[in-house]
Amino acid sequence: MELFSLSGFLLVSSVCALVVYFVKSTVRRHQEVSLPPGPPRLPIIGNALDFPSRNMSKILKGLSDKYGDVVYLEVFGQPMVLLGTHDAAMDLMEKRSYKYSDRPPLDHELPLNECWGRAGWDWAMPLLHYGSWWRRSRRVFHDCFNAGVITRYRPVQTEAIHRFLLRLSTDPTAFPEHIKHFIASSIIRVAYGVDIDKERTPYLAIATDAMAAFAATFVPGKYLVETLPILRFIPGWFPGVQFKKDGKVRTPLVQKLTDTPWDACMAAIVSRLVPLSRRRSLVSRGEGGAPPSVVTDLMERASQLEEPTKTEEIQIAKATAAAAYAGTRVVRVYHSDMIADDDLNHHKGVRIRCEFYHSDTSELPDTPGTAQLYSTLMTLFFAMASYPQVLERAHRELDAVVGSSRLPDFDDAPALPYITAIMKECLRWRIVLPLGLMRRTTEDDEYRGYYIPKGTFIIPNAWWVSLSLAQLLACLIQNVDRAFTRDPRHYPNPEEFKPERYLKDGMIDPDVQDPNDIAFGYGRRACPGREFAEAVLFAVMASILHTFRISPALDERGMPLPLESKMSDGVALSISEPFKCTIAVRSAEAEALINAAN
Ligand code: HEM
Repeated sequence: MELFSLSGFLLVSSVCALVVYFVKSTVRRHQEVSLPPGPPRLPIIGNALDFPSRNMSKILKGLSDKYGDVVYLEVFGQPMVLLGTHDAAMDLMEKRSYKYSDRPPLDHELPLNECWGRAGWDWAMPLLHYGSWWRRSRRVFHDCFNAGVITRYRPVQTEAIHRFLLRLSTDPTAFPEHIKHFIASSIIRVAYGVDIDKERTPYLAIATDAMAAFAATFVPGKYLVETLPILRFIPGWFPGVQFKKDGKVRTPLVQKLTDTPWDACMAAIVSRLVPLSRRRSLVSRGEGGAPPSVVTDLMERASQLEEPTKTEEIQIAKATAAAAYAGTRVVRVYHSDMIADDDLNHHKGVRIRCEFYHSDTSELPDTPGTAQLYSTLMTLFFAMASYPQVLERAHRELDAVVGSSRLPDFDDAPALPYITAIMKECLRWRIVLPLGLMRRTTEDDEYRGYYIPKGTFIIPNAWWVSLSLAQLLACLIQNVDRAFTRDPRHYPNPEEFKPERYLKDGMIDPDVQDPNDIAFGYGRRACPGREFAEAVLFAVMASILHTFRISPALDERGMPLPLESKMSDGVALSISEPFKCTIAVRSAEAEALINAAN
């Protein structure tokens, strides 16, 4: 009996131990793989109601404040993770870039996509999947826009800067249009070798149409088919199948964007009947021919390849030039909702919503490839009018280094750290893409004990709202970066425009976190146009500051008007509303320099 009760006791205790072990390990496993915290989800639609279609980065910032720097959301079954700090973005998008570098899928990968509106954009690098085609495209883009190569574009960019200064001195009130024209003309010249100031081309209008089509298509949740893919099977003639009708009209607009300047460039190459290599040497000797452009360089390279690589490389070349021409704009509207309802346009019978940076009466078409550069330059004008002491210090540095006998140049960068600091501060103070560009994970992952499933969309939110005292204390206690560009430990008084924060002993201080590392994105998908953008921003900013005074506009009694910059409320942030400021050439010498350069 005793033997029985002992063995029974042992048996029961072993079973109990096993049960406890099983329960404990299940709970631990559950804890280990639990999803990050986030707002409660409703059946089927999940967090669709928490996911804003306007003021996106501001509202998502509210979620990060409430749930922490890794927030889980699910919209119609699609997992999404919102990253609220630079630390988290670095940990995942930079250090684990190999699994965080995909982009959300395009519709054309799904069945029956004959005429769905997103078709036509499959060439655009910002939208490509993380795979071999993207890798090849990225390599080609890098070959055309890396720090070593971009110096070749400097002569045409310098010319564009000088023309911009002349326009600004002649008609300073139209400064937003001059900025747009400057950026578009220099990028089109770099990409295709076409001078839009001298040749009449439809390129700007084509890009405007294509971008309007893009903006109208890539609005999250606009078409029910996105959430109910089964609708793809409904024939186009069926009432209410708007996405197919829209797609039929928009796809040719997008094709024009890639084909028209490319075809013209090809025709020019053929008509000149001069081998590309010969033409380049003629140009370098100043004996005529087209200036070097991305297209001529890539065609020359492709001409030395064998099929089928040759055809593929030409395809990539075409996409690369178009990405420079329109890519930055694509980046901007990809998950943008900044299309105001009153900006409605009718295009070829289809109602499409156009995106404009400001609601002025400009006759200039909205230009391609300009979004981030445009916004950053608008920030410069706003900051200079608001912070006269910064402008004065910039003038002092430029007078000491460049002097009154010449205009600044790209090569002056190392000797002008304060101007470089102004550029960094513009990129930080009004970050242009606060939500970066959405990524998608390619593998299951675990981060800080949370499970992040494969296929999750990753959204970094570098929104620039300042921290409350309580939030700041929480950051200090947890030792995490908060709000990326607004972290007071890296950027004391973050709301202040203070370029000197980047300087130490008259040089750029390497110990201050570089805001450009945030503004241009993370890891393998970080902006490949960064060096190009930084160089051109420096050169144009130095030239503006060297030759102009910028101050608040005056009222009729000659009193300074309060400066107000209305920010667009979408994903991509810019000082989109026009603001008034007084822009005047600094001196007779500056005027003479501008005139002499043109
Ligand atoms: C102030 C200027 C600019 C800023 C702040 C900026 C910022 C960005 C950001 C945040 C991304 C997304 C990176 C990510 O996924 O983490 C991006 C991607 C990209 N940018 Fe820029 N950009 C600028 C100018 C340019 C210019 C001038 C070009 C072209 C010459 C360019 C071409 C691209 C391309 C092609 C991508 C997609 C890269 C990929 O998906 O692999 N950007 N940019």
